Amino acid sequence: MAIKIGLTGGIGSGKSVVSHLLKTMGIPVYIADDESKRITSTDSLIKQQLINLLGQGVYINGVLNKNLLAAYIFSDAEHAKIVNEIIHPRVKEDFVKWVDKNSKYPVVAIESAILIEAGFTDEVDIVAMVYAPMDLRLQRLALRDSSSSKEQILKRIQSQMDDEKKKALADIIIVNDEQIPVIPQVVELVKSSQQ
Ligand SMILES: CC(C)(COP(=O)(O)OP(=O)(O)OC[C@H]1O[C@@H](n2cnc3c(N)ncnc32)[C@H](O)[C@@H]1O)[C@@H](O)C(=O)NCCC(=O)NCCS
Ligand SMILES: Nc1ncnc2c1ncn2[C@@H]1O[C@H](COP(=O)(O)OP(=O)(O)OP(=O)(O)O)[C@@H](O)[C@H]1O
Repeated sequence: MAIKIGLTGGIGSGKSVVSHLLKTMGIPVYIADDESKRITSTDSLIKQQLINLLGQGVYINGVLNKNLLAAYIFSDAEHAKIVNEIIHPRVKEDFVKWVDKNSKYPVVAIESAILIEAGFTDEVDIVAMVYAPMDLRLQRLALRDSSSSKEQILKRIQSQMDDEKKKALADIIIVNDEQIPVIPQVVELVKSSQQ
């Protein structure tokens, strides 16, 4: 059975960068954002539940209306909870199957900003948090998500667990502050996961 690394960190912390490094080291990574979108677009029960909740407009010609779903989720913590309860159990099931398919690898990983909030901690052997200072995250997001307003970005940040709480629950912290080199920290993460 592969060792499972759970990679988390707030939006804009740099999880994708760390995932790319892990993949380069031959470690398969389950990108929860991508897989949850695939599942949300294909699972008929989820589709029906989202239509019941938000109306037919949540899919346009069968394609998930991301703006509508994002506006609903990030406007109210209770809304996020309702949608998460529809989507996350299916993502968890899918991840368990994916791990099984990748059992020949010594180490696999899952990347999710809300790994802890979504209850994936029990599915992994080690939780690694990517940390970056808030001002740097805001600068990065302003560049990466240039079509999102600062308010939209702040709402996503507010819907996620606070960094200090996340740090306390993580086994390893990878600092991605553009000062401390990231690659040696990722190498160390992989080494420690195998010990
Ligand atoms: C709302 C959606 C349509 C927005 O899509 P969009 O392409 O704009 O953003 P993307 O999926 O790339 O997410 C960007 C970041 O937003 C944050 N985010 C996404 N969903 C959530 C959530 N439910 N709670 C808190 N933060 C979230 C994460 O930091 C994520 O990395 C999409 O994020 C979604 O379907 N979310 C619900 C499913 C989910 O919880 N996915 C997260 C992994 S399981
Ligand atoms: N060390 C770094 N130096 C320069 N730019 C960086 C660094 N780390 C991340 N970035 C940039 O910051 C932006 C946000 O990083 P990234 O997409 O990896 O965040 P994330 O944690 O995966 O966010 P999300 O929660 O949305 O998935 C990206 O455009 C990325 O290229």
